[in-house]
Formats: sequence, structure tokens, C-alpha cells
Amino acid sequence: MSEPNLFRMTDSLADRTFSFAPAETPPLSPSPAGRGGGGGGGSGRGFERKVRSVSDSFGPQLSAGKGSGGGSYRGGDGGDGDPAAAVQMPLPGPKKAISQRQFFRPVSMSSSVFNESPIPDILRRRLAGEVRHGLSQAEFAVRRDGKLLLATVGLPARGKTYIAQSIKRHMDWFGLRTEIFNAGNYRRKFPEGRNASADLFDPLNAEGAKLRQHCAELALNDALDSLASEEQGVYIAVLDATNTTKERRAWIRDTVEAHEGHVKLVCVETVLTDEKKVWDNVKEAKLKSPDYTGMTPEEAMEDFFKRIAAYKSVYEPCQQEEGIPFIRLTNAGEQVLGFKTQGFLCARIMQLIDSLRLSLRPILLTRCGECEFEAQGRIGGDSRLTPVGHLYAEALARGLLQGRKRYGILPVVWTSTRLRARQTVIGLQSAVNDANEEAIAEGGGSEDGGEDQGNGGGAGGAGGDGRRGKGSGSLLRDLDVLEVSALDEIDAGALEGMYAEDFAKHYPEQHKKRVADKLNVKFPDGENYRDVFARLESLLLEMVAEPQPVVVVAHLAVLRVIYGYLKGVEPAQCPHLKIPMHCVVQLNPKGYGYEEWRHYPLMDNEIDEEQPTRRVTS
Ligand SMILES: Nc1ncnc2c1ncn2[C@@H]1O[C@H](COP(=O)(O)OP(=O)(O)O)[C@@H](O)[C@H]1O
Ligand SMILES: O=P(O)(O)OC[C@H]1O[C@@](CO)(OP(=O)(O)O)[C@@H](O)[C@@H]1O
Repeated sequence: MSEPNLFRMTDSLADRTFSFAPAETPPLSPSPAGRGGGGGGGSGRGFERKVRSVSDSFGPQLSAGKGSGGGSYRGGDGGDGDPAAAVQMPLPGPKKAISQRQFFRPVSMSSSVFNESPIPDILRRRLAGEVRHGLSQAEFAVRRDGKLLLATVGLPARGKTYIAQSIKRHMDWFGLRTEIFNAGNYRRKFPEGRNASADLFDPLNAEGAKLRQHCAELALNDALDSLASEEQGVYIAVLDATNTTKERRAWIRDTVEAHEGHVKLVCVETVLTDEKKVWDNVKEAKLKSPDYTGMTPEEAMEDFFKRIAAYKSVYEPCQQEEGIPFIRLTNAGEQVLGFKTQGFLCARIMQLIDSLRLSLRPILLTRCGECEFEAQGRIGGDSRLTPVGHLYAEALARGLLQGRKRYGILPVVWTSTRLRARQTVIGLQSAVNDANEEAIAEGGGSEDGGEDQGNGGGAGGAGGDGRRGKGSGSLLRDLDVLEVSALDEIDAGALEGMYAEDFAKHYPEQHKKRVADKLNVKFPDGENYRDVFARLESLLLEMVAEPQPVVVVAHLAVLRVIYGYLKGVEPAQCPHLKIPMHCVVQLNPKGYGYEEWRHYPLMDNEIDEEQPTRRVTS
């Protein structure tokens, strides 16, 4: 798969070493909260640093030009260089001694300066909330092509509901409200449709066929009404039913055409030819269906396969001659085919369903270790880790390596380009190297070689065993660390580096607006949560499709979006999600979503997928 916005860890990082000096390891105590808290000490105590040239550190940021002239200093000390040198770089005018506090307070933060300063008019208007944002690309597409009615097509247990839910969570983030109308739920409202056995789905059962058609009508009418209703604001409705015959699809087409409103019908068909995978799907998603309350798993399994056989006897795959646009997904990740699917929304949906996989492997999310700005209560920036942050980086490395013993394969690591993120992962490779050296010293074998043979029970068929074939073949390979700018923290624009309390104090109106609606209100000259989603979108699809476990080392706002997206949290709720510092959130795919575990490596020292430390049930 192509990786347009993935960058391998740059050599420049490899150039710089951050090695721990155990003798100077600082005590493990929470860093003082509040400004100038000294959580980091700023001296790099406890680790050695090889400093990159100042021009390296600042070149791209300065040339980006954002905020220069306006006096907004982006990125704190701008990199890992000497902070004193960093101070001098972006300041216009004569060089003079300037305190850290002054330097990091953007000029625009002092209200008197704000009123008089030559900050661009556009920024002034944004601060005042006067700038209107036009239609998003998605809204534009809907205006042009109409709203969408998606009709799922396929035999039972082919992932139709799963796909419908994936489309919903994705499109909701685009601001295109999506609703699912599941025919099975309508059926279960009727006494004769509840606890239905396979007989109800037999095409020769006239009563059953009538009930199912009636339920499909109710669902379709509600779907079309929701699209027509201004009040409901639905842009995409999914009719989640089997829709396995040409006759049924022709009826849907005719009904859509007869209904008021500008609605485009697209069928989304899913085909799964591997019977073993169908079996897994039934086991995973169907046995707990309300249809089978009171039945044993064996009885439910048997009945569900009879139901599948009933639908198979009449199934007609979508064909071009029907004249209805369709997207067909075959064998999850194998093939996606589109017929008459031009347009932004269909392209997005095709890309999305192409990323869906059946293999189960976890995604682990962690914020960077504590950094200096964090400890001082400042927004954004690019500061380095505090001593406590370094301890977390060490604990994370140890924990991941321990967990790997049971899991059997090393994860890939994706990190933002911010210094604190890179410092958080830098110890991982050293931990891998140490483990290899230990293994060699102990005779060339791996201490956990035996457990690897099964390729990780929980990995569910994830590819690659994370080892390179040298010596006994049991050494860990180099860690795959990808540095991705899409994972950088939300851009606080003109407020980068500001003390959070100053934002509230000097810009109470803007602050209030943002707190009330972080999803849509941007930082002045910066981003909102929707912007973060927009830049994360293709990475999220890569993440879902990734065949190895992924560890994401990033920042609070970015992780809220990733977590919220994967767990299907309403976008408006995401900016309020709690993702604590020094915690690894593990998401294991399960059923239609992800099961969640939380690890605290500083306390527990081990990240163990089989016996995770704290399960999150809510
Ligand atoms: N693209 C896909 N093709 C087939 N099965 C899938 C796909 N994506 C997810 N699944 C699996 O489908 C199961 C859910 O099936 P479900 O969506 O209820 O089937 P249906 O709605 O077709 O009866 C889950 O176990 C999920 O892992
Ligand atoms: O209208 P049809 O095509 O029968 O499709 C709806 C039927 O599909 C099923 C097939 O199992 O959907 P679901 O699995 O989503 O619950 C039935 O529950 C539901 O009654």
C-alpha cells in the first residue's frame, strides 16, 4: 500500500543520541505543576544530548513564515538545540537578553500590544471570531451530487453491519451525519419476527417474505425521511439489509426515485468466499444476537448457517445491467470494484472499505512522556522531555519488550515529528538492541523463542514474526519506527507556547468559545479537532489496515481523535476524552469495535496483552 505521508525515521535523529546516565537518574516524583515548574530542569540532566545546528532546528519553521512578524513564536525552543541559541533565532531586531518567560509569551498575548501591533488583519478577525469558513469539501460534494442512500448487499455474516458502522464513524467526522437503518432491528419489533428461526428466511415461506419486505419498507422510508428532513441533518443513510435480489434492488431504486429530494443510491456489496472466515464472523458477531436468546452456541450456529443457505438460494450479485451504482468489496482487502461511483463521497467510501481487514491485532496509543511545556502548563511547542518523561520512555520500552514475549511479534511504532515524541521512542530501539545483546551473551538463543512459534496467539494471523534470521533466528529485528507529521499535536497557531491560563485571561471570549466547541472552533491561526481529523484521515485508514500491531506515540488532541474514531465516539465528545499521561491505551479489535485495556508502565512495568493491567469497560 502506498504511504504518501509516512516518513521513515530520519537520519538526523539517529545522529543525535539520548542516552540515559543511570547515576544521574532523577528521582521519580511528579513534576511541579504550574509555570516554570522546573519539571524538566531545562538542563538535560540525566541524559546526554548531541545538538543539531540551530539552522537545522529552525529552518523549516521559520521559512513556513507563520506568525513571524506577528510575533507568534511557534514550537517553543523550536527543536532540540540549545535553548539560548533558540531564543535568538526567531526574534526580530537587536539581540538582547530576554527571559524565557518573555520569549515564550507571544507579543500578541499582551492586550496592549495586541491592540497596537501590526498583526495581520486576518488574525485579528479570527481572534474576534469574525472569519467565516466556507463549505468543507464533503459538504460541497453533497451540494453537488446530492445526499447518499447506501443499500448494503450480501449474504448474512459478510460484514454489512460492520461496514455500515465504519462508514458512519468516518463520515460523522467529516461533518456528514450518517444514520444506519437495520432491517433486522425493525423485524425484531414484530412478535413473529422476534427469535426468528431460519424458517422465516426461507424464500418459500410467504409469510416470512412478507414480513421481511414490510420491515425493509419501514427501514427505507425512515432512511429517506431522515435524508429529506432539514431538522435531522442526515447526509448519508444506510439501509442495512441483505438486499440480495435484483427485484429488491429495483424496488429500492424506484422508491428512491419517487421520493422527494436529491438523493443518490449506491449499493455496497460485500462478498466473502472463505468459509472459515464466515464461520469466524458468525462466531464473533452473531451468536449474541437477540435472535438467539436462550439458545446454546451450537444451536445458534446451526440455525444461522441454515439462514445463510436460505439467502444463498436466491442471491444475485449486483450487476451493471441493473443500472444502479455499486461498490463491491471482495474478501476484505482483496478487491474493491466500483460501478458509476464518481464523486468525492464514493471515492472516500471505496478507500475506507478497502482498508477494512479481518485480521485482529491491537493498536496501542500513548502520549509522549512528560515534556517541559507540559510541566509548565504551556500550550503546544516542541520542548524536550522532563526527567520523569524520560523515565516513562524507558518504562515504555521495557514494557513493550516484555509484552512482546507473549505477543510474539514486535509492533511497528508510529510517532509524531515533535521532539518529545521522538525522545519517547528513542529508547525502544536501544531496548531491542540490549535484548539482542543479552540473547547473544546467553548463547545466541532468544529467551522467548518457543513462544514465538505460533506467531502470537492474539495476533490473529498478523504477518511477520518480528525477527531477523540470523544465528538461531530468534533475535529481534530492528524496530520499525515511522515518523509522521500527521501525528503532530493540534496546531495552537498564534497561541503556541502560551501559558494556558493566559489564554483564558487575555482572550476570555475566544477561550470560552473554544471550550464550548473544540470540534469546530479553531485556535487563532491554528486548528480545530476537525482539522486534526482531516490530516489524520489517510493515516487512520493505514492504521486499520496495518498487519502488525501499531504503537502510536503522539499527543493528547491527536490521540483523542484516533481513539474517538476507533471507538466510534461522537466527534463532539472527543475533545473531552480522558487519555492520561504515562498510560498506554490498548485497543483490541472485537466484534464491531475495539475492546480496551489500559497499562501504566511506570507502575506496572509490563505491557502484556494476555493479562492487561486494567480493563476499561465503559
Ligand atoms: N470487509 C469485511 N468482509 C467480511 N467480514 C467483515 C468485513 N469487515 C468486518 N467483517 C467482520 O464481520 C463481522 C460482523 O459481521 P456483520 O457485519 O454483522 O455481518 P452482516 O451484517 O453481513 O450479517 C465481524 O466479525 C467483522 O470482523
Ligand atoms: O430484508 P432482508 O434482505 O431479509 O434483510 C434483513 C435481514 O437480514 C438479517 C440477516 O441476518 O440482517 P442482520 O444480520 O443485520 O440482522 C436479518 O436480521 C434481517 O431480518
